This record gives sequence, C-alpha cells and structure tokens, in this order.
Amino acid sequence: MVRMIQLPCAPVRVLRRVMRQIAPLRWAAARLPPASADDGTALGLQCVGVARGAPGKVQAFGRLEALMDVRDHEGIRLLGAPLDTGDGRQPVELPECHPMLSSSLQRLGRHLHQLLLRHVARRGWSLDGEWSHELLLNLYSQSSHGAAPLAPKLYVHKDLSALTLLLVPSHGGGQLYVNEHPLRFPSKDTGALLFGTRFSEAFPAAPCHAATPHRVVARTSGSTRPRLSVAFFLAREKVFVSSSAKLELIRRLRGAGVIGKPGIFRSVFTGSTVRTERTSFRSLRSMLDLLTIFSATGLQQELEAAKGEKSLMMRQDLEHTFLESAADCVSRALQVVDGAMAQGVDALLGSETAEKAPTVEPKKV
Ligand SMILES: O=C(O)CCC(=O)C(=O)O
Ligand SMILES: [Fe+2]
Repeated sequence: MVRMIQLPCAPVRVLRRVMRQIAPLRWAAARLPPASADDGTALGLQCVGVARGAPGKVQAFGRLEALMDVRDHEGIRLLGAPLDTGDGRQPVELPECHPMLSSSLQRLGRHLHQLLLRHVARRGWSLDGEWSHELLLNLYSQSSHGAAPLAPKLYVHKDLSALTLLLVPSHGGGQLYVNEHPLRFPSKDTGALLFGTRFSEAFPAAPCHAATPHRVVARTSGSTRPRLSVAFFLAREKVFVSSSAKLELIRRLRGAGVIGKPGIFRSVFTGSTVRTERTSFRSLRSMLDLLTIFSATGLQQELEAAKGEKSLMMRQDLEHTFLESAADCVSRALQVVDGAMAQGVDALLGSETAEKAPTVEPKKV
C-alpha cells in the first residue's frame, strides 16, 4: 500500500529551487543515451547526508563526462569535474559541485529526513539508531536505445532503504507503476511513501511491511519536458550503533566473561598468567565502531560494489542472490566477532596484548 504525503511549505520551496537549479542539466541529460535498455536514466545526482550536523556528500553516476561542463545562467559549472573518472555505474564524488546547488540538495535532504521521522513518530514507530539518507535526482534520457521503446523507463525494483519518498516522478512524462498499478499524484508537492527492504531493520518495533516493487514505464507519446524524478531514501547506512545494540553487546561481553561488573574489565593474557584490568573507554568505543562498520558500511558498500549498483535500487530478479550473499556476509562477520569475543577484547581490538587483530574478508559476489 502506498501512502501519499503532502509536503509542507519549507521543503516545497527548496524543492522548487533545486528544480530551477538543475534545469540546464535536465535538458542536457535528455539528449544523451539512456544507461541501458531497461534503465532510461542518463544521470543520477545524489546527496548522501544525515538529519543534522555534518554536511552531505554530493555525488553522481551515469553520463558525467558529458555533463560536467553544463553551466548555470552565470556561466558557473553545475557539477564540475568528479573526484575520479568512475565507470558510470558507481557514484563518484563531485567536489566542484556548484555551492548553491550543493547547499540546496543538502537542505532538501535534511528537510525530508525530518519530515519522515515526524511522519513515522506519529504512527508510534521509532528509528533504531541513527541512519543516513540519500536524496537522488533521476535525470532521464529522451533518446531511444536501439530497438527498445523510448526512454524513460526503469526496471522493476525495490529500494534498499527503510522508506522512500518519491517526489515529482511523472514530471515530464512517463509513469510510475507500483505493484504493476499506475500511481496518480494529486499535485507536484505530493510525495509517495514506499516501503524499502531495510524497513524492519530500521524500525524493528513497527509491524512488518514488505518492500514495495515499482518501476517507471516509458511514455507512449512525446512530452515537451524531459522526465525528472526526486527520490528520497531514508535509512541508507547506519551511522551509530543504536543504544539497544550497545546494551546487547555489553550483555554478550559480560556473558562471555570479557567484561565484568560494576566497571568494565578485560582479561589480559601475559604468558601463562591472566590478570584483570580496567578496559579503557576508548577500547570499548573502538569495538562499537568496529561493529558499526560490520553492520553497516562495510557490508552494505561491499554488496553494492560487488553488484555494481549505482543507487539504492535492487532489481527484483537479483534479489535472491543478493539476500543469499547478505546472509553469508553477516554470518561470516558475526563468526569473526564471536570468535574474537571468545578470546577476549584484545583479540577484537588488536592492542599490544593481542597478537593480531582479526580481519573480515568480505565475499565478492
Ligand atoms: O523515477 C521514478 O519515478 C522512480 C525512481 C525510483 O524508483 C528510484 O530512484 O528508486
Ligand atoms: Fe525506486
């Protein structure tokens, strides 16, 4: 089931500004060939950030080399040169992105992040820990791809997020199909809220919701304006270990005899003797960071890189392989953590008393 959300004034204003700022890019992208026969985008412009604080990172994938010289009305380049050349599939950072465009993207991302948090809070759901978001602007091509029907179109997929807010998707032609039914947007300021594959992970206390399959269907008749869609993905990567995960970890460490009560202690093995000393707060924190890396960044990035995914999308036909690899990676990471826990904190952290810190070799798929 798809829920429609009306945007408040502040994000609408920023959204309109973003649409104006990217107009030259939108037209230039429309003249380029689509990414493939079943993916009609020419450029994906992303801003990955958090709810507040740290600035977001602007990056892009697709036909960047052809678009990096596109300028605004004052002649200033909008995207500028990417940090590295990339292969068109993996997003590359845009350190030269126009400062005004970059700040509007960050602001829009933060507005939508807060909006969704408020929306779910009203339903009594709360996010487990802190997660980053991804704001994605899909700029579609208007040229045909071989014998394939006219772009824009997009393969059927589910989003690798907890929740996705889709804005202005049909702006400029094409239609969004959800569960194979066309979706109607009452206004340009209405967003469609879809469930993503990480919903239960991010909202463990909420009732279960299956991810929503959707796709973009190419238009049949010509449209004057090139298609653009704005997708906001909540819950991209876990930013910190949640407090419940921290408590669970401490419980497990106590259970394994690695730390004691009331302070935090560790067993230090020196030759044949074992002595107990206070664990420094720093060590515990690095261990929590390590777990964060296992549970979020490393695993997620590895899987995305291995599949060559450009964004938070998962083709339905690849889902089975993806889930198998994810389960495999998680169980391998947990084995390493469990093994290290059995040997003591030092083995996990690699301090002077430990011979060698364990490393996780993520599986390539
Ligand atoms: O362009 C659209 O309408 C949908 C885009 C989408 O599904 C996505 O970016 O994940
Ligand atoms: Fe999507």
